[in-house]
Amino acid sequence: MKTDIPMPESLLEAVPHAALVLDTAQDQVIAANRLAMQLLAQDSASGFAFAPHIADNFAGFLVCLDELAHRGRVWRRDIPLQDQNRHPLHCELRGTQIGQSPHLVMLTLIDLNEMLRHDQIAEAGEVQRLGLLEWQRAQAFFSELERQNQLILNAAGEGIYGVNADGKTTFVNRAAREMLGWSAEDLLGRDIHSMIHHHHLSGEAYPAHDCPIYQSFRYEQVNRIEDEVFWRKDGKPIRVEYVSTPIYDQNVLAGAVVIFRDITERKENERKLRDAMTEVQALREQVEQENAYLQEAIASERAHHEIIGSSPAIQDVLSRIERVAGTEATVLISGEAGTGKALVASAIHKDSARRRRSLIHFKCSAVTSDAIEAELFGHIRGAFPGALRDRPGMLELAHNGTLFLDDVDELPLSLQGRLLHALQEGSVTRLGDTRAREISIRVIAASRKPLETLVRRGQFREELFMFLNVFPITCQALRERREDIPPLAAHFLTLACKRLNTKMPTISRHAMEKLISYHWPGNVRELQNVIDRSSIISTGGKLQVDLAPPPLQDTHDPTSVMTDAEMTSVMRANIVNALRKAKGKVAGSQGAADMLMVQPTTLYSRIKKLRIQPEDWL
Ligand SMILES: Nc1ncnc2c1ncn2[C@@H]1O[C@H](COP(=O)(O)OP(=O)(O)OP(=O)(O)O)[C@@H](O)[C@H]1O
Repeated sequence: MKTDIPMPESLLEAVPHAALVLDTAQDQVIAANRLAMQLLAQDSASGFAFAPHIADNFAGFLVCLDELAHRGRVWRRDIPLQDQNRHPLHCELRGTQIGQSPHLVMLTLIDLNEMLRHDQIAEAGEVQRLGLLEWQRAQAFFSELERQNQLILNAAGEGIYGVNADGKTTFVNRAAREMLGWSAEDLLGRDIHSMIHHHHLSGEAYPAHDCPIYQSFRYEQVNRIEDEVFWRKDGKPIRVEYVSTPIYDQNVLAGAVVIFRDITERKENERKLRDAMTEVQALREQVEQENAYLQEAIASERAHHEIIGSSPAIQDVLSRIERVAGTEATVLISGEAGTGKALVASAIHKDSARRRRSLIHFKCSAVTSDAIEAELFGHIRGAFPGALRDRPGMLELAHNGTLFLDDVDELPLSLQGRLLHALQEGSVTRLGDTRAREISIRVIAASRKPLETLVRRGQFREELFMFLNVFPITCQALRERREDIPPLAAHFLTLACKRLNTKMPTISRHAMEKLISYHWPGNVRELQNVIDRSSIISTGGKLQVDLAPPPLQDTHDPTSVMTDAEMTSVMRANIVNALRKAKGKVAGSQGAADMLMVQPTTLYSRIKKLRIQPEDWL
């Protein structure tokens, strides 16, 4: 049937999609463009039925035609189509009423698969276009970054450079150029790793994929490196520490900025310091060894001063030392001056677990009562006028060792409480300080006066006495253990001759008797002095005993109190002098009794009591 086509075929061809004109009453395609023929796999451009191309939902197609008749236009995607060979087509069906006839419609079949392909291509194109833009933007970003921060970048003391995501240098600041010796032209646009970071200091190659700077933008992490090298243009390495930070331009990774510092000098100083420390350590070890050696020497010197004597009193002292040394018990040694209290204290320390640390000998009588507190507790700078620097006290010095509180009876009453508190608490606070320092101290105290008596008189705090008197040891006066005099005399004579480098004289029986019968108010110390003096004056291979006490010093304190033994000694020396002047005559005119203005009988009994022999005044 010849139908009047309201649309020239050329127009149909111009439609960019598959298009055909359909007589819906006859189900006849009146005309189809080439794209429609291809899509539907039809050989001819007209005269074929359209219904076979509707794969399913024919009812839907009829509804669609109905809508078209009413509205003049329609589009649907829910009508599955197929080609001549029954291959399914995925199309959008668009219908347009043509002319006045209600049966003539133009159908446009838009291949949705092809549309999808177009979309993908379009998207890929967009991606590519955007990528190019991103790259351009990164470049612009770096330039902008550099331009905007030019002043800061060039003023910075640290070297700063930027790399883009390809590892190419985008800017280098002045400090970086100066440190590296490379110019901006040398570096810009070049692979910076291969120029300044190619090798480790050891000479080993540094592959770019290991480079923390590249990793910082590959893994988008900030990398801080403390010690690596950058290579200067002149081939010299500089040791650097650097931070490499990924940077973003509107959330897109643009590259990294590296801030580095030349630490060559610091490393050199560190090396020098390390060398110095090693040297100090070596010196310290040497000093320690020397100290150990000296300690050894002192110990062996002390060994010469070992406790001599075999009297029951000395045996008792020795056994008590042995029992108490290994404990931490506080020891109170009492005895007259020169009886060996310090020697006993030293022996206890030497045999104790604390022997490797110091025995601090603090003689309370040797320090004025004003100074004693600072001496014991130490002070901080400015604690009192004259306290120019911080100073530890004896308590601190004795930490982990032993504190020998000699002449503890001389400790001012006002200080006794504070000392006791520090010892009991095991902590000391320096004068003027608020910080308490822990101390671990073993205390050995010595007293010439019986502390019980002082406690009774209220001159010594009972609590301190109780604290000290855990393990008492008494050093007996020499006159009460005369059997110790010969071995002591021989011992001191050996020491004196060794010291004087002289031949040892013999001690005659007569000389020894003289020594034994003497009263020894100064005890062993006096015996030692007598032997020292005698060994100097002795001639002819025999010891000439000189018992004369050294003259009293002018500086002797007139207010000091003499012990009974000292009084006896002075009296004895006085009688010896009188006998010497009277050439041994006791009674009668010019006799010693006359000189002393006492009865001869009184003098005879004193001579006997004091065991004064003719040898003493001859
Ligand atoms: N048994 C002894 N064996 C060897 N030397 C002794 C003995 N006793 C005392 N000495 C020596 O006598 C001297 C005086 O002794 P030490 O200083 O120990 O007495 P002290 O009782 O502490 O005296 P002071 O109360 O005056 O301080 C020291 O040189 C000491 O070595």
